[in-house]
Amino acid sequence: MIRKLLPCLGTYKKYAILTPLMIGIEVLLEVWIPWIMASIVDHGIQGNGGIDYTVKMGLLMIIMACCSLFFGALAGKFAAQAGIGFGKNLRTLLFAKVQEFSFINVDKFTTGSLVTRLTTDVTNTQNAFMLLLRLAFRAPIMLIGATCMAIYVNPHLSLIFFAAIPFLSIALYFILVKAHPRFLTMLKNYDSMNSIVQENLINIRVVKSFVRENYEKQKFAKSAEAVRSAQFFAEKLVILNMPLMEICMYCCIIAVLWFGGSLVINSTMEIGELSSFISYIMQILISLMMISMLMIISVLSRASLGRISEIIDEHPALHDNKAGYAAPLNGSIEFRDVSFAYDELSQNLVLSHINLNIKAGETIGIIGGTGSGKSTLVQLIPRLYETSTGQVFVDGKDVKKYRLPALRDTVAMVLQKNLVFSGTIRENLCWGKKDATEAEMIAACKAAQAHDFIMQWPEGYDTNLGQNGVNVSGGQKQRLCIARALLKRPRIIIFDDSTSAIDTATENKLRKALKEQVQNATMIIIAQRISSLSDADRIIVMDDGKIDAFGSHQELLQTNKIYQEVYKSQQKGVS
Ligand SMILES: Nc1ncnc2c1ncn2[C@@H]1O[C@H](COP(=O)(O)OP(=O)(O)OP(=O)(O)O)[C@@H](O)[C@H]1O
Repeated sequence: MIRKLLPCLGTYKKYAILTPLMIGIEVLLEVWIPWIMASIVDHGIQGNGGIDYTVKMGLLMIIMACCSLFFGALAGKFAAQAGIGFGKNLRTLLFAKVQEFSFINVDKFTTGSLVTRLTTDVTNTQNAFMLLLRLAFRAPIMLIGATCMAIYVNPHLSLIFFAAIPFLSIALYFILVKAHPRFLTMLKNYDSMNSIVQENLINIRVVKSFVRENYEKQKFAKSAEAVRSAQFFAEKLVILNMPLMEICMYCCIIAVLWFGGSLVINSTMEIGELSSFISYIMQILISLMMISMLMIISVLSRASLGRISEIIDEHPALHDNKAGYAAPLNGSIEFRDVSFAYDELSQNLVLSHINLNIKAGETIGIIGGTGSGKSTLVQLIPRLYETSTGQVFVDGKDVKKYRLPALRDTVAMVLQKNLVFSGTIRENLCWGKKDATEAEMIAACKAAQAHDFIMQWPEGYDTNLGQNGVNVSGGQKQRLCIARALLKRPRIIIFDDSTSAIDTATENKLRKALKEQVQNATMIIIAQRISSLSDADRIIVMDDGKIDAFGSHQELLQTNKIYQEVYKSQQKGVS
């Protein structure tokens, strides 16, 4: 895992190398200071070193303390640079990986969980890395240095803290083993909370119109409480670490004072030696404390690391055939015995045994009840999902054999949910085709019946749409999305119920203009209204994941029961 993440250091590697170097110097100086202190007391004050010796050693001690401070500050700065840079690179890597995911991968993780992994989990890992850089080197260097010095000062007295180590190790092991699953639960609760926030913010208009603010508040409070209790459950174990360490430290100091004091009384140990020994004991115990803290942080970051590694290890459900064919040129489509299930394991077929032939340049309508599989069917053409069995062909070639970006550039889809991004209209339109000229953009907007309403705004194409296009109506958003798709000049264009918010008169104009704009392109229109399909050469009637009939409007009116019923019910509405 660590090996997988190391490349994320990138250009910040030098800081990660410099940090332990600086810490090494800082700690060596720190360990040296008590020894100088002891020599001041024993030789300068009590011995015959006199004032000269005391001043000389005192100055040396001050210089060493200043140098130690300087190297410590440098180490902190380098650790922060390495940690923050690592966090940025890790986040970028994960974001890039998520961009490769297919819908199936995103559905598997859920959007809320992906947000937590890219934010909270990366922050946990970044903080842990920063601390690791500092403590992972500081603690062992200090432990070894202080232990050596303590043994050098008095080997018998140093046995005291060796007695404390087994006790500390057992206590720490217990805390760590128990805390890990608790932190995992806490992070899962974070996922749910983030999903609630995200869903609420996206659907804030629905919440307000249904006056469900209180319900949403309660839902969030429940989720926040779940995070709190899971976090408390995990932290209450971890907080035991500090008192345990402190009890140990003070017991050791008392024992050292007790035994060391009697050694001083018996004149087998100098006072300066005893005071430096106490400093070393403190340093040893502080470094043990740092090690225990490091382990606790590693438990929390292990949970986050595991979740990050799941993203890195996830194989995109769709593979791009990089050596595949370039974009299709004609736009004929064939479905050969295609079946599809969203969940491969459940075998719950959403489409079953679909056989279909669409000629290049044809306009095809699709009609059918809700949940009959219309959207699923068309999403298989640009390979947004992979067929479970059977094959989809475009221009006579299996869609899997095309290069994915080439295929998707040729097949434009206007989705049922019309999404625009924050930014200007121009930015949104050119989002699918960066090099679009002004003339192309205006032509696409005219065809999509969007040009007139855009020009009514003072800033025209430079009008800011706000986040998720809050400044435009549903019908306007649909027309902008149609214009965005047209601008790509696709060979196949799919409208997934994307004119539902447009009035009939505008829709008629749109249909006429579309014919001219897309010319020879194959057009697939999913619609609920038969009137929206009046220009279709042939119409597919879908029922429960199967094609019930496929023919012209007239043929279906004469032969297909479902179509006749839909037609009659819609005619009644008109009359
Ligand atoms: N991402 C998904 N994961 C699991 N099941 C899904 C997913 N999307 C759709 N389904 C299921 O697949 C079935 C067909 O859905 P689909 O969206 O293709 O129908 P549709 O005919 O386009 O419906 P509508 O007219 O309401 O848009 C439905 O039963 C739906 O619950």
